[in-house]
Amino acid sequence: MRASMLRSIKSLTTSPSSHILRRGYASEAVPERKVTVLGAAGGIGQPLSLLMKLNPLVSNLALYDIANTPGVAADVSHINTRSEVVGYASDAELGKALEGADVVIIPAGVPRKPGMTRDDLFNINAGIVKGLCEAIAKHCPNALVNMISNPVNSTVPIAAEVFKKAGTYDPKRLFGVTTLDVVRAKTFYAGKAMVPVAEVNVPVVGGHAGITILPLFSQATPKANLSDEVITALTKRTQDGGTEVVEAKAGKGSATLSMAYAGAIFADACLKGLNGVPDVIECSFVQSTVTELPFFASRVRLGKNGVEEVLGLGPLSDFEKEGLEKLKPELKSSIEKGIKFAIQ
Ligand SMILES: NC(=O)c1ccc[n+]([C@@H]2O[C@H](COP(=O)([O-])OP(=O)(O)OC[C@H]3O[C@@H](n4cnc5c(N)ncnc54)[C@H](O)[C@@H]3O)[C@@H](O)[C@H]2O)c1
Ligand SMILES: O=C(O)C[C@H](O)C(=O)O
Repeated sequence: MRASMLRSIKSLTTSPSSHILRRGYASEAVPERKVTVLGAAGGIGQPLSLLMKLNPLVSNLALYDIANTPGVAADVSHINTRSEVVGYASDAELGKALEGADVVIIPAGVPRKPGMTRDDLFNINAGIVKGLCEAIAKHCPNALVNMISNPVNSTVPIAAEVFKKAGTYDPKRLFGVTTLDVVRAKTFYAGKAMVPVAEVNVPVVGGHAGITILPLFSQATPKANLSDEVITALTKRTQDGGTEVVEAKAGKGSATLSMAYAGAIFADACLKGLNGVPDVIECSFVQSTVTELPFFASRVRLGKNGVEEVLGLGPLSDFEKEGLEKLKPELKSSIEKGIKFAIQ
């Protein structure tokens, strides 16, 4: 979580007059915002719900899952921060969970086990995401949708097709969450460049699977003089970051805690954009004309309507240019697979 967010949370929760601050904060400075988490009782959903409960920009937190929601909602609801928490536990309650949502975060679906690719999750997760997006189109068509469920390279195109079919599609409001790739790239780069990790910025573009994840270390700041070998190794580690966690968890799932952190960063950026904070920029997998592919992750400026501007790639090294051309066939085929599934 960023320092400013932590500072706000600290002042809301530890000051002796925190109730006064909280009331003033809610009514004077910050608009009401409802955030809904779909899959809230899962490995990502639980810590993500915790982090959203700690976010002072949230006034209403709706936690939906098909299993174990009441316990998670009761637990999170006892935390003395601004938002009201309500749990929704069954299909029949999904509409209520979504009604009035400004931001919907979707970590619902199965995670990988060792030996699997993200695409191996398609058969189960495509159907889950389709159903949830149909409900979003019906109950909160104007919400910003943060898609975490894998394979993101396909689930985002699925969501777009569902929204098109319902007549609610607005490309400015649909985001594939690729923030974890950026979080990893920053951490790994700081370790090699010997710079303070909090100061590091690295754009990560393309998609969210294997070689489609393309970190642009040539644009990393603070600048460092890293050899080609180190850049190649850093790129590979970022691309394989998810697999590194899947293997370490040895059958017990994939990244949950670092993903919850990344999801909270991205949702916070969406809320700031909605609230009119200027110059909010994050990488995300969105509808794009940056390349010939219809969806592509790059830096995006967030605003009151979601995507305000999809930023270009900037100057690439020869190594990155090569990586960009290599990723296109795989990314194209994952996008097409999602579209085909949704329109059948
Ligand atoms: N975008 C990323 O960077 C990223 C990072 C990590 C994981 N993921 C993906 O996130 C997804 C979730 O991972 P996890 O570790 O939290 O899995 P998990 O199995 O721990 O949790 C998934 C939750 O989704 C719920 N669920 C299933 N179907 C549902 C439905 N129809 N409606 C509501 N909830 C439903 C389950 O009950 C469960 O609680 C996986 O697809 C994983 O691959 C993405
Ligand atoms: O690797 C996975 O399957 C989960 C996620 O996409 C990740 O990058 O950690």
